[in-house]
Amino acid sequence: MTFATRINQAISRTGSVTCVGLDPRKSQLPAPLREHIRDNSPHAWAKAYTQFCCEIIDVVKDIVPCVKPQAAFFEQLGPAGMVSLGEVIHHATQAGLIVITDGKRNDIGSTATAYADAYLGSAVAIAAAGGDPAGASPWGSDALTVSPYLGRDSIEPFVDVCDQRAAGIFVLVKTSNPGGGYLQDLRCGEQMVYQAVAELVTSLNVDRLDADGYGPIGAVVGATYPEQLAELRAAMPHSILLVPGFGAQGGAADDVRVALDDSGRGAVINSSRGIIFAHARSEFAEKYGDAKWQDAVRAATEEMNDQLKS
Ligand SMILES: O=c1ccn([C@@H]2O[C@H](COP(=O)(O)O)[C@@H](O)[C@H]2O)c(=O)[nH]1
Repeated sequence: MTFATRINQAISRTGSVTCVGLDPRKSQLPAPLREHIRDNSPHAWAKAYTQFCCEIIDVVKDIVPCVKPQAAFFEQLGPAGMVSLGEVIHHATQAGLIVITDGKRNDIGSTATAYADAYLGSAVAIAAAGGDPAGASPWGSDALTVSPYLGRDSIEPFVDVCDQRAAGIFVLVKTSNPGGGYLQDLRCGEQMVYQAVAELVTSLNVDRLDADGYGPIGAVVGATYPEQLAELRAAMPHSILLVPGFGAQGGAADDVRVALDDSGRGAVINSSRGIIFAHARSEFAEKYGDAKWQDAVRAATEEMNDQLKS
C-alpha cells in the first residue's frame, strides 16, 4: 500500500483530516511537566518533550490520522533532543498514526539521497506494502517535508526512496508565513514561482498514482492563502496537501475545506499550538488548565474535527 493510500485510508478510518503538530516549547509546556525539570539541562527538557508528545499521541491516536513532529524544536535541545524526536516518532508509529516529520530538508542530489535514506520509510508502512520491514529508515517517518529550491534533481532521490519504502514527501509549494510570497510569488515567465513548483510536483506524481489517483509527492500549502489553496488543489490533483496555518496563524475551517477532494480526503490540516497548548487557550483554561492539559488537547482536537466537518 502506498503512502497516499495509507493516509487516505487513515482519514476514512478516523473520520478526521486533522494533523496534530508536535511542536514542544519549553515556556509553554504544562506546569506539571515543567515542575519536574530540576537542572535545566537539555537532557531533562528532552525527557519532558518525550513525555509531553507521547501523552498527546495517546490522547489523539483514535481521532486523527497523523501527527507532524517539528524537528526544529527537538534539534534546539541538541543530541538529547534528537533522541527525543526518535522516541516520539517511534511511539506515534506504534500507536498507529502516520508520521510526517517536518524538517524541510534538501540539498544537492547526492546529499538529498542521505536525507531520504535517513528519514523516509517506517517498518509498518513497508510491511503493509509487502516489503521487508528490516529496510526501514533509522528515523522511521512515513513522510518528510522537502524544500524544492535546489531543483528537480534534488527531489528525485526522495521520490526514489518513496517508491522503495512506501513513503511520501510534502514539497513546499506555498508556505503559510506572511513573507512566503517574497520568493514564491515572483513572476517566472508566464507564471509565478509557486505555480512552477506545483507543475514540478504534478510531473513527478503522474507515473505513480494509486487507485484513487494520488501519488507519493504531496505539497505544503498554507491555510493563510485560501485563494491559492483552491488554485493549487486544482493544479495538483494527484497530491495529498499538507495545510499548516490553521488556528494560531489565523486559518479557519472555511479557508481550508477547499483543500479536500470530493470524498473529503486528499488533504490534512495541521494545527500545532492551537491543540498541544490548548490548556492555555481562553476557551479551555478555566475548565482544564495546566492540571488537565491532556483533556484540553483532546477537547481542542475534537473541536477542530467538528469545525472541519460542519
Ligand atoms: O508553510 C508552512 C510550513 C510549515 N509550517 C509548520 O507548521 C507548524 C504550524 O504550527 P502552528 O502552531 O499551528 O502555527 C509549525 O511546525 C511550522 O513550522 C507552517 O506553519 N507553515
